[in-house]
Amino acid sequence: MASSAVEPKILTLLMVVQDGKVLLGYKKRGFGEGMWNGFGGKVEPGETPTEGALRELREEACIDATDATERGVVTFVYDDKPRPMQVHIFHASQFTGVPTETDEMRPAWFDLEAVPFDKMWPDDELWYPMFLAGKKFSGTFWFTNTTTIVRHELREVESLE
Ligand SMILES: Nc1nc2c([nH]c(=O)n2[C@H]2C[C@H](O)[C@@H](COP(=O)(O)OP(=O)(O)OP(=O)(O)O)O2)c(=O)[nH]1
Repeated sequence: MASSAVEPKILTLLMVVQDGKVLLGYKKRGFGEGMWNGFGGKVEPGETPTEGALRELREEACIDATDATERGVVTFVYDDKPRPMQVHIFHASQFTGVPTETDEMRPAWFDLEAVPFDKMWPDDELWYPMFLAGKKFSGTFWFTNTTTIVRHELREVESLE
C-alpha cells in the first residue's frame, strides 16, 4: 500500500494565550518528552477534535477552556514511523480553573516575545507566527529521525473545512 493511503492518527494541540503570554507545558513523559508544548493528545473514538482538545487540556493542565477555536491542521510525516500524525491546533484565551502540574505536564506562562523555540518541536517556530497573528493555516512537515524537518509546506487558509 502506498504510504499516502495510510490513515493518519488524529491528535490535538491547544495553546491558551492570555495577556501577552502563552501557557505551555513541559512534557514529562512520552512523545516529545523534555520539550515545551501546548496541551493535547490522541482523539478518542467517538470524540470530535474539539472535544478531544478540551479533554486533554483538562487531563494535562487541570483547566477548562471556554472559548477554544480551531486555527490549524498540520500533518507530520516521519520516515521512522508507520503512520503520519494529523494534529488539530486550537487557540483559547479564556479558561476556568488553575493551571496545575500533572503526571504528564508542568505548566508555565511564557511572554509571547520569549517563546522557548529552542526547547520545542522544530516546526513550531514556523507556524506560531500565523497562529499568534490569528490566522488559520494548514501544512505538512516531513521528518527524518523523528525530530529533523527535511521539507515542509505551510499556507494560510480561509477555512479549515
Ligand atoms: N507543537 C507540536 N506538537 C506536536 C508535534 N508533534 C506532535 O505529536 N505534537 C503534539 C500532538 C499532541 O498534543 C502531543 C502528542 O500526544 P501524546 O503522544 O502525548 O498523546 P496522548 O496524551 O494521547 O498520549 P498517551 O497518553 O497515550 O501517552 O504532541 C510537533 O511537531 N509540534
